Amino acid sequence: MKIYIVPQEQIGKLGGELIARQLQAKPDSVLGLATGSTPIPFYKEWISLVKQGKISFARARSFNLDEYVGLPGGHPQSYRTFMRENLLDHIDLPASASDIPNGQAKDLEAECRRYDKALEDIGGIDWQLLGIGHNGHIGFNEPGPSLTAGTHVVELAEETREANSRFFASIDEVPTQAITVGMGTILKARQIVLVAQGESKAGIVAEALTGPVTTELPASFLQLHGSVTVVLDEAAASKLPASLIESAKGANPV
Ligand SMILES: O=P(O)(O)OC[C@H]1O[C@](O)(CO)[C@@H](O)[C@@H]1O
Repeated sequence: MKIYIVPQEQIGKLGGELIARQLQAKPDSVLGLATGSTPIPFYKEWISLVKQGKISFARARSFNLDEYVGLPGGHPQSYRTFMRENLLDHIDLPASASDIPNGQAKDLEAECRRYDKALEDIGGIDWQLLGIGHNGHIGFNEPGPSLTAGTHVVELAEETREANSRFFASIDEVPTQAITVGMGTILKARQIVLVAQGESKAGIVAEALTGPVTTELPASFLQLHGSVTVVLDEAAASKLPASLIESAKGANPV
C-alpha cells in the first residue's frame, strides 16, 4: 500500500498525476468512478487537464460504484446527475462509454446482474477510485456481519443517510436504498486509489488502514489488496501512526 499525504489544495493535482499515469500506460483503461465530496478535486483537475490537451478519456470506459434507488435520473442528487455535472459533461469520454447502475429499474435484481455482466464482459476494472464513508463504507458496501461480492441492492445505514442529508432538503428525502457494486468487484480492480479528506475521516482512515480486517469496516479489506494507493490530506491522515505519516510525507510526488 502506497500512502501519499499532501496539503488539501494539492489533492486535485495529485489526482491529475495519478490518472495521467494510468491513461498513459493504458489509454483504454476501464475506470471505476466514485461520487460524494471526496472525488471533486480530482474531477476538477481531470477536466482542466483534458481542456489543456494533456490527457484524454476518448478510449477509456467508466463504471460508477453506486446509485440511489428511486431517484429519477434527472434528480439533482442522483449520482447520474452528479457525474454529468462534475465530470462527464466536461471531458472527452464518449457518452456511450460510461455506465452507472440504474436506480429506477423496475427489476433491480436484473439491473444488478446486467451491471455485473457488463463489468465481466469488459474484463473488470483497471483503476478504481474510492472515497470512504464515516462508517468505513466503500461504494455503498455498509458495515455488517457479512459483505456481498457482486452488485446488489443495499439498505443504507442510518449514519450514511444522515451524512448525505446535507445534499437534500431533509433526511426524509434521502433514499433508504441504493445499488452498489460489491466488494468482490472492488477488490478485483487491478489498481485502487482511496481518497479521504478532512479531520472527520481521520479516525476511520486510521482504523481502515491499520486495524483488523473486518466486515464491520469494509474499507479494511483494502489491506488485502496488492495495489492500493491512498491519498490523504493532512487532516485525514492525522490519526495514523507517526512513523507512517513521516514515511508517507516523504513520498509525496507533487
Ligand atoms: O465523499 P463523501 O461525500 O464524504 O462520501 C463518502 C463516500 O460515500 C459515497 O457517497 C457512497 O458511495 C461515496 O461515493 C463516497 O466516497
